[in-house]
Amino acid sequence: MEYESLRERVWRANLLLPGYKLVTFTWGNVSEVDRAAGVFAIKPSGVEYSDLRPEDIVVLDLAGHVMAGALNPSSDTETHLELYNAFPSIGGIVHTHSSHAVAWAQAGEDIPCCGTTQADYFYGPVPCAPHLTQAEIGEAYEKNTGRSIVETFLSRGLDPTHVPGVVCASHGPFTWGRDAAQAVYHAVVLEEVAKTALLTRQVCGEARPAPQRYLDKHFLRKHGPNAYYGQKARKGE
Ligand SMILES: O=C(CO)[C@@H](O)[C@@H](O)COP(=O)(O)O
Repeated sequence: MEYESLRERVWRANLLLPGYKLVTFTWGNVSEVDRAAGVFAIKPSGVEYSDLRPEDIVVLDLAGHVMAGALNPSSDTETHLELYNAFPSIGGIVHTHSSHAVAWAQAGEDIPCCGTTQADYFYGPVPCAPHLTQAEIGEAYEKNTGRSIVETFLSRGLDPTHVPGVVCASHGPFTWGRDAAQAVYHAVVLEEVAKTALLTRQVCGEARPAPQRYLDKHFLRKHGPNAYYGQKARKGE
């Protein structure tokens, strides 16, 4: 099978979504890019996860032409493509309809960084990418979803390696990472922090952001120049 190892990795990553209860029925999709080969692989549209096989995974080039796979690629393919072409640091992308993240997307609101759980992975709020103007909607909706995400990050000066996800207004979350597996990990984190931010708002009437020093301590201990989080404990400590 052409692009076998890439399609296998993407197939395995897609199967994690129902396992983590991030998707219902056929909702959602995972992709991963092989920049050296100039292609990315993505879940086919509308296929039940229980029926999905590695050979069903569709491979496209970075201009969006199908290179391998007999089925139609995900209806979100244009969004994945926009992100791969705009942000070279992105290696894998996940889209889900996980309930709490969708609630913030449908509200059209950023998910504020209320505590250390989110600060460990997101250096601030999870931004909400707004609807695009009617003039922009003229093109394919999926292309505009990707463009709205890119323009949100560029206009707000956000680094996709520091903020590995977004909620798209009236739609749902997209997350990313160095590969498909890390993008799935971030999708789990995003759904969890979406839930706890919502609960925080229910407890005290607002989902107030944590102080900046919490973000600096928690995010930079994992991602900063002197990152130390997750190191094996030194002998004798
Ligand atoms: O958001 C939607 C539909 O509202 C899609 O992302 C979701 O159904 C997944 O579609 P695909 O099966 O990947 O084409």
